[in-house]
Amino acid sequence: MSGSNKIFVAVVGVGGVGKAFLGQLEHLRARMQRQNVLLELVLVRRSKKQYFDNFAPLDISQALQNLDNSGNAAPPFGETVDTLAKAPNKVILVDNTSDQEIAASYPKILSKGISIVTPNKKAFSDTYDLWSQIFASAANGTGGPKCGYVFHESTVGAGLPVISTLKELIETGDEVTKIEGVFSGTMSFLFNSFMPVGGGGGKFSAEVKKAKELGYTEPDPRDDLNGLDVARKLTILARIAGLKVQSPTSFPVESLIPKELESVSSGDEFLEKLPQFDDQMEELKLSAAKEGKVVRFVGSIDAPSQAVRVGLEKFDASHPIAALKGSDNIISFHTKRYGSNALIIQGAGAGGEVTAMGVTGDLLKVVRLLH
Ligand SMILES: NC(=O)C1=CN([C@@H]2O[C@H](COP(=O)(O)OP(=O)(O)OC[C@H]3O[C@@H](n4cnc5c(N)ncnc54)[C@H](OP(=O)(O)O)[C@@H]3O)[C@@H](O)[C@H]2O)C=CC1
Ligand SMILES: N[C@@H](CC=O)C(=O)O
Repeated sequence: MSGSNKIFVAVVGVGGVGKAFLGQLEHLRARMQRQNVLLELVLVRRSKKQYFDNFAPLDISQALQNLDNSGNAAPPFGETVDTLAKAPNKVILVDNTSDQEIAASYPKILSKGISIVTPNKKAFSDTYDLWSQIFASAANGTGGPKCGYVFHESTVGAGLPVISTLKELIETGDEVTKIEGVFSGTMSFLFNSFMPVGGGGGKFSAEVKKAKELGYTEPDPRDDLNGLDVARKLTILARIAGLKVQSPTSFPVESLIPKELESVSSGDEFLEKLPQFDDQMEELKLSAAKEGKVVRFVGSIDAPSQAVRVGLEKFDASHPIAALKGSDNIISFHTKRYGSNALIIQGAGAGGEVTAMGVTGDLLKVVRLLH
């Protein structure tokens, strides 16, 4: 196979999503090889370690073992980017971290011709300026053909086709008037299991621990419970819809972090102390039950008024949002074309495999663009 058919893949972050991605990459690699495209994994990195052997291809099934047993102390991330920029083939960087610093370097990475696929929301929901710089440095933005491509489907709704659908609605001339729904797999799981329709349910703090064990939460679950994760997703969707949202803290976001726990120093300490506040959540459940309702954590973007909001709302038991199961997200696009029957996307909104599917799908998009 000629060198021009070879694409290098560098994977940063090998937690829940990163591990699942490596499994899917192995499958995709075999498929692409039959189409005469060779995807070579050349670098794996986690927070403290990196494995890279001067662009020698790594056996994907052994990559994690290599990283942990033979990896070196991770050099500064900028150094890794400079090394990747000297690759003899096109490089796709897969950022499976939630690292802010890595996210902030996307414009530099893209301008060096390296493509990025990522579920990391930080870059796309930080300042509007960073958002603009990213797309000004991307070949699928205004950066020109020497720049890398960037795709981030899994930053909203995990593997659900939320971002691609919104883009297609807009690019085909539809007018989006409102986007609303449940945007967090963690929040969905918590409320569906702590406050199910029909009564019952577990203790709130115990469900938070379960959501973390199931790989639904952010690395620090406080980033889910304070509403910021949902606020980041709405910031991304609002920007795609053409709203100039400055940051995920520039609109009302309801936090579920008890006041007394706002200043605890770590996610672990937070989880340890959370059971002391289960009674507050029980009260919320009881007050909704008295009205024959359940509470769910939702978000909405109203395009004409540019109003974005994130927080708790009560729903009748018969409402589709009340009837969600597990980590399901439900996202409704109200548009001129779809009229009074919104376009609705529903399904698992968190978890390693489903999130990695969005990342792998994005990788495939870049591979097709590069060829
Ligand atoms: N889990 C989910 O359902 C979803 C997750 N996402 C997003 O996917 C991303 C990954 O999530 P998830 O896999 O659950 O998180 P994990 O905490 O399981 O994994 C994070 C990985 O990133 C690595 N990492 C952290 N900082 C750095 C750094 N500076 N340099 C290199 N590696 C680093 C960690 O290293 P180490 O192994 O050393 O700790 C770990 O391997 C996040 O941005 C998240 O928001 C998006 C949609 C759904
Ligand atoms: N923590 C997030 C993961 C996906 O974005 C969630 O629970 O939705």
